[in-house]
Amino acid sequence: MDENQDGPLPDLLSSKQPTTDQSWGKVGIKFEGISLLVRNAKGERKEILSNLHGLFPCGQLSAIIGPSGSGKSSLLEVLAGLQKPSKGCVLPQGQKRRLIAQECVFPEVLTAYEALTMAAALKLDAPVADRRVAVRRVLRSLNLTQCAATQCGSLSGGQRKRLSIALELIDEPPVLLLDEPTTGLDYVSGMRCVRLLQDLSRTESRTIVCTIHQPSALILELIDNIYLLASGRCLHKGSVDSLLPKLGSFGLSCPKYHNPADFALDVACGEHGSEVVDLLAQQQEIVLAPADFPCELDKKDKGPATSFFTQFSVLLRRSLFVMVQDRVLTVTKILVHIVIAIVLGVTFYNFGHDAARVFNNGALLVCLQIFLLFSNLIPTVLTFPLEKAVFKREFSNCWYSLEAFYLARFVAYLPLSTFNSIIFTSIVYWMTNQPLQVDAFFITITSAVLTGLNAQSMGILVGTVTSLVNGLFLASLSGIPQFVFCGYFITLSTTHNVIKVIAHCTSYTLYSYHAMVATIYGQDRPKLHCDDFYCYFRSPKKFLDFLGVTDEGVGVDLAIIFGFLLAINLATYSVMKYKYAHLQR
Ligand SMILES: Nc1ncnc2c1ncn2[C@@H]1O[C@H](COP(=O)(O)OP(=O)(O)OP(=O)(O)O)[C@@H](O)[C@H]1O
Repeated sequence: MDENQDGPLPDLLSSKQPTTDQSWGKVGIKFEGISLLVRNAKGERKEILSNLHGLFPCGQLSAIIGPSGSGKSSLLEVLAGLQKPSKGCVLPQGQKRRLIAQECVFPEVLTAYEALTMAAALKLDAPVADRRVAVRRVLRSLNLTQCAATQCGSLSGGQRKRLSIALELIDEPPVLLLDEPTTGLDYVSGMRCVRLLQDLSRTESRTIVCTIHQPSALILELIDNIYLLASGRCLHKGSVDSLLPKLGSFGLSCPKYHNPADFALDVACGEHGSEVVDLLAQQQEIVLAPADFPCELDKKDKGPATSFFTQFSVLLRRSLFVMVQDRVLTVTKILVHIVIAIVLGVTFYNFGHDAARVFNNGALLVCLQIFLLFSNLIPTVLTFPLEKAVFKREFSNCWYSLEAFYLARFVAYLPLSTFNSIIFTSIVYWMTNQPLQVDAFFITITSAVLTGLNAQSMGILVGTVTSLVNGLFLASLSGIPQFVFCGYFITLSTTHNVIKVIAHCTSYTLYSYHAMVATIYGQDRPKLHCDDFYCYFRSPKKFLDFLGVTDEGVGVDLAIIFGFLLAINLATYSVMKYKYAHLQR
């Protein structure tokens, strides 16, 4: 496409290095007539970007500047394809554009080298040797070689910024969009970061666009083009050198020794009058006739570069690796299961075969359910927000599909949860002297494992729909029906039908508890040992009758708990699919 022949945009950014047809074809980003409408909390429509046009040439560093709330991040998100503009389009379509958000989130226990190696495996459909070369190249070009062996959680602010750029550079996207790359950095680190961006744009003819809140005079010298925004309208676009002459032509002269960027921001804030802001904005607005406006909304880029299987296996390896590296959390989880099992074992020692302790033994099985519920639910609610933040960054930049992430996450956490449930239940089972029959033991363990997996899945659902604080509250609430309706406190056969329906539809512990009680006290178990003069529940069948449980439907109970597991995971996957649809490209 020849930009010079493109009539509707006479005021394209002038460039220090002229943009050739060839380079525009390769990279460069152009947008026409971009408007963005949002609805506020009251449902009122508000235009936050208004009829914006521009072009950021390749091989140059461009900055979007403007006062807080002027629409810089929103424009960047539109350019990245994460927000669909209400009007207008971004060209060329289907182009790989990567957005680096302000916040740098990584799996904290991975080293910079490991994070890059995993990124390379996910993003490059290439042999291992080539991927290693790519990793070394970005480590060198972003000056990260010294800290390659440092865990992400221990990197400095500047190193984290550079790592987040390196992670996106590994598959060499032609356009890199950065939201406030200097925020949180000291003056020198901020300068280094912008100089690095300038180098990257120069050496590999890449289009680099960043938002910068308040560039210092020295940072401004490193920038080629400025796009000045005020309340969603463009006041100036062009080379940095053209900024002051442009403002001067409107009678606005920058005081001597004043940073031009600060002066431009003063103007954009309306410090020199709102009329001049309107005049500047009107001059930038180009009214396009429909015939001049043939482009469709930006098409999605091609999606992840690697196959589903590669994405799944790399993500699985990464999750398992993170789990192994995060020894404190993993070992603590295992130890907590063992310690609590021993405490329960000591407290309910030998109750399993004692006819006088049948009620207490029933309560033990409730404790078992509730412990497995919360030991799986709460850690997931606490740890999932970081996983979610990493997922959002990587998913929005087309590293992998939601399906690959979801499946890998589920499979990765399966062994630890299963192991913990088995070890916990086995200790309790043995110490409390439950029947030594293979099928009773096997069914109790299976129910326990399924309860744990259901709780963990519920934790992801809660973590997906809400924040950490609300999630903890919601997770505790979600535990209430599991506790109340587990079948020990209320005999459901004698309750109102509505309660019955609610209990059966919400409580997987009801089925898990049923399966455990039925297998422990059913199957024609002989009379229990009784030390007292009289034990009402000497015959185990009596206890089952009392609870309204039969020992015939154990298989159905297990199948229903499994059904719950599928349903919760399907619901979580659907919520994620809907919630993150706008991030998918
Ligand atoms: N979903 C939304 N609903 C309502 N208003 C919104 C929504 N998203 C953004 N806005 C508003 O749009 C304006 C532009 O927001 P944006 O985050 O793009 O500004 P910004 O220039 O990046 O600000 P800052 O420099 O402070 O980060 C702000 O006034 C913001 O409140």
